[in-house]
Amino acid sequence: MAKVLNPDICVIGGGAAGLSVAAGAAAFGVPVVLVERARMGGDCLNFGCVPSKTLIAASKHAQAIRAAEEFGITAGEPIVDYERLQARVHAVIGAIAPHDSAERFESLGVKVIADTARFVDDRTVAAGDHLIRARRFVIATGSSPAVPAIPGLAETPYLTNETLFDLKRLPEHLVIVGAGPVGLEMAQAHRRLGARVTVIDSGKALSSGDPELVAIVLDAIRAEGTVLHEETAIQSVERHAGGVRLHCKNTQGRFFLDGSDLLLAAGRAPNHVSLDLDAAGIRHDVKGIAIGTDLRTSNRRVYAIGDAAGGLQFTHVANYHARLALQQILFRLPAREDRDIIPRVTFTDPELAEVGLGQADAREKFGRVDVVCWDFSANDRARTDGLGQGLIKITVGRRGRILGAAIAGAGAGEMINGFALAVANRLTLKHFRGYVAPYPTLSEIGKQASISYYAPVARNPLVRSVIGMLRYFG
Ligand SMILES: Cc1cc2nc3c(=O)[nH]c(=O)nc-3n(C[C@H](O)[C@H](O)[C@H](O)COP(=O)(O)OP(=O)(O)OC[C@H]3O[C@@H](n4cnc5c(N)ncnc54)[C@H](O)[C@@H]3O)c2cc1C
Ligand SMILES: NC(=O)c1ccc[n+]([C@@H]2O[C@H](COP(=O)([O-])OP(=O)(O)OC[C@H]3O[C@@H](n4cnc5c(N)ncnc54)[C@H](O)[C@@H]3O)[C@@H](O)[C@H]2O)c1
Repeated sequence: MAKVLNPDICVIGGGAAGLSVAAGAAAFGVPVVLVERARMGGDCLNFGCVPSKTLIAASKHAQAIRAAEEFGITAGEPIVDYERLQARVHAVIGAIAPHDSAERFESLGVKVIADTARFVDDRTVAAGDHLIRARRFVIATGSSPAVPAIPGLAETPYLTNETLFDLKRLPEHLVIVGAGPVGLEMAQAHRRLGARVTVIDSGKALSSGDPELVAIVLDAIRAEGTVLHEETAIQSVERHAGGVRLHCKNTQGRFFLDGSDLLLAAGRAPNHVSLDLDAAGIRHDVKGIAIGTDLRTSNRRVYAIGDAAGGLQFTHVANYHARLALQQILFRLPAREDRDIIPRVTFTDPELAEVGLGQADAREKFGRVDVVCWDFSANDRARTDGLGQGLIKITVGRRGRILGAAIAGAGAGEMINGFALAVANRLTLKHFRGYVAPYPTLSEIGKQASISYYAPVARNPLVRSVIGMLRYFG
């Protein structure tokens, strides 16, 4: 006989999105049930942000040893112990895991069920031997690595982000399908750790980014030895000599590529097949669940958030969605997703960070806009630290309003915070010009760009004559 539970909220999925909803609801003393079929913490903790950023951190150490020569320090080629490095990746995951664990959530007052959830009708979910009849449901089931329809792939061994961090040896030649954030972050990290790396993309690398800034990132990645084939179709894949062979085609003709290991980084597919959405009257198709800007599905009791919502796929988006859902569920206040305020960062070196509107989108929406640029080479901290190439571009609307910013360069992911705050709060370049930035920091780049926007004022004859007149007063 099934156990029937009647919480206010049933959350499906214990990743960043689901955990944020459950913790938020529990903090207000609202009864909440969380169903998670695999590992608490979801992708970000177990197979995404945390392991990838830990691996990137290790690869930066290796690169710093090589780059030490420039600073007058001779160190030689680093020796990488890949097994120890992966052990550290898992130790970092292990150190964060208690924060996301079932035990911690139970202690917060959340009922956690370790099973697969599926809808049985428009207001009931079944999970193991439980039936959950909640007033509201939140689908936070995340996404999985997309597997492209490449002939031969099903018979060829491949890695995804779910298996990459279990490798015990550094790939000799890692071939990566997809030059998005996952593909390029992992390409650069493995190259720096000593692997040969080739990346193939059917389109352009980091295609949603500003092309001028993307070029800065790609030049740096290529200069370190990663081979990148853009606009190249993979016609088939096969096992070959203990590794893989890819048959490719681009404008230069056909060629094949041999690698020791193949990594798929070709985008994400939302996880909603196991949910039996039809039973709950929730509209969906292969691309995902249909939702409005309020994150509600066609069944008004049910929200879809995080990667499962099918929009921008970041952990901070999962947390933002959780807040929007809770605002509606707990306080009955309207909430709308605003994608313009969401920062997007790719943690390559140099990093690529963007928020708000680029020039073309801003022109379409607001008519006349200005773009203010500032090069990293004009920043003292970039010079002292030998931080190479970088550029900031700020999209500016009427009266200096900051509509968006894009940065390629060291520390871009940290620097974009100030611009995310500016875009979300409709701040202007005057705010950036007016605050005092500590010297020498990379963040001064944003301030320097803002000052340059107002520089023509100094040449304005009217302003000059006012200054001249004021001289007469002593
Ligand atoms: C390699 C990689 C690196 C990344 N790096 C970053 C980064 O640096 N910064 C960033 O912001 N984002 C990053 N991301 C994206 C980020 O990981 C995701 O956007 C985020 O994890 C989404 O959280 P979520 O809660 O929506 O989904 P998930 O974390 O996928 O959680 C969904 C959970 O639902 C469970 N589930 C699914 N179906 C059911 C069911 N029927 N019943 C019960 N449980 C179910 C799953 O087991 C899973 O645990 C990265 C992604 C990858 C792949
Ligand atoms: N730093 C971060 O915050 C971070 C890091 C990693 C991932 N993520 C998130 O995870 C999501 C997934 O990232 P991703 O890089 O896997 O996906 P993506 O969709 O951004 O990029 C996938 C790339 O694969 C290419 N591709 C698809 N099919 C192909 C094929 N058959 N052959 C060759 N190329 C093919 C596409 O053209 C595209 O360039 C992103 O939306 C991103 O937001 C974020």
